[in-house]
Amino acid sequence: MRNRVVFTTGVSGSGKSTIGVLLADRLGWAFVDADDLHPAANVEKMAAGIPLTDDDRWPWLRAVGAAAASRIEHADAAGTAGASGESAGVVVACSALRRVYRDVLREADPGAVFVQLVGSAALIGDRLRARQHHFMPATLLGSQLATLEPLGADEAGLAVVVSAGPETVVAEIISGLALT
Ligand SMILES: Nc1ncnc2c1ncn2[C@@H]1O[C@H](COP(=O)(O)OP(=O)(O)OP(=O)(O)O)[C@@H](O)[C@H]1O
Ligand SMILES: O=C(O)[C@H](O)[C@@H](O)[C@H](O)[C@H](O)CO
Repeated sequence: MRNRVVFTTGVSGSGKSTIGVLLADRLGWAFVDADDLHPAANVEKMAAGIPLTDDDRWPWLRAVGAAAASRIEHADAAGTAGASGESAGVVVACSALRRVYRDVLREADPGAVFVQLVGSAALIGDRLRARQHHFMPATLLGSQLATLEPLGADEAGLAVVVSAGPETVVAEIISGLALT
C-alpha cells in the first residue's frame, strides 16, 4: 500500500475529530485536526456564530493540504514503511464541505481519499448541543448543511452514516476503503 491521506469530512458535529482520532489509532497513522490550523480570525468568526465564506476558507484549506503532505513526507523520512511494503499514512479531520474545497486538498495530494460523515440534522444537532467546550455553536449547523456537497461519483472515498457508535463507524471505514 502506498502512503495515504484519508480525510474525515462533514458538517460540524458529524464526528470528524472523534472518528478521525479513532481511525488513526486503529491504523497506527498520524492524525491532524484542521481545526487547529484555522487563523484566529476564522475561529473568532465561527465563535460569534458567523459562517465562514469561501475567501475565509481558501488559505486555510491550502494550509491543511500542506500539513497533510508534510506529515506524509516526515513518515517517509523516518522510514516507517513496513517490510511488507505498507507505509504510514495520515488521517486529517477537515470539513471539506464543497467539492471545490476538496479540489484544493487534492492539489496537495492527488491520491487523497475523502470519508464523508453523514447524519440527520436532528441527530447532529443533538450531538452539538450536548458537546462541551467547543468554539463552534450549534446555530451554525444550518449553514454547514446548506454548504455541504455530497461526494461525486468520481471522487475517491465513501459516505458513512454516523448514527452508530464510533467503533462501528470506524470499522465501516476501514472495511469500505480496504485499509487493512
Ligand atoms: N458515532 C458517534 N456516536 C456518538 N457520538 C458521537 C459520534 N461521533 C461523534 N460523537 C460525539 O458528537 C460530538 C461531535 O463530534 P466531533 O466533535 O468529533 O465532531 P466534528 O465534526 O469534529 O465537529 P467540529 O467540526 O465542530 O469540530 C462529540 O461530543 C462526540 O463525542
Ligand atoms: O468549513 C468550515 O465551516 C469550518 O471548517 C468548520 O467546519 C469548522 O472548522 C468546524 O466544523 C468547527 O469545529
